[in-house]
Amino acid sequence: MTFSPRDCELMQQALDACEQGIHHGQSPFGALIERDDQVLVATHNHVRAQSDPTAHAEVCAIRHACGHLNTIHLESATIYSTTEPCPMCFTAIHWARIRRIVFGASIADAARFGFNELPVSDSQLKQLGQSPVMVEGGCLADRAIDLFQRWHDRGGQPY
Ligand SMILES: Nc1nc2[nH]cnc2c(=O)[nH]1
Repeated sequence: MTFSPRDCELMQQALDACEQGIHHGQSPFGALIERDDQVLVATHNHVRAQSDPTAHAEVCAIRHACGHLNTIHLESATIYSTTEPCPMCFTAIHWARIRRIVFGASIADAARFGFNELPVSDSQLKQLGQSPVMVEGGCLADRAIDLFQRWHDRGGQPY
């Protein structure tokens, strides 16, 4: 799959948010939501910071964007996830009616670093649920995997 320069720029911002999270002792996941050429939010996983197993980067991004805009739907938005959204996050994306998912590393990559992932890909979920969301994977994946490695090398604990 090929990605536009804008996709790569926004994914890099999601990777920067991920890196900030790692710097603050969080797990190596970042997400950014864009709509109408505007970045609504760029954030990282807060599972450990908030002692909340559902505080994945994508869920945090959706909560922030919807809260800020006082809405429950983000119809024309794209979410950039440094790692493929897990089934919980895919479902949250569905509920938020986000139009498109762009991700970097895969769920299988996160599992290789010890995360207790359900081995179900977003394309499988899309097919199973007949979801209209567009799913495009592999954007700057090598950089996302690099961040997993750096997090691992500084003693990161998967969950
Ligand atoms: N995509 C994604 N996968 C995860 N697996 C564990 N935490 C996360 C997260 O925040 N985002």
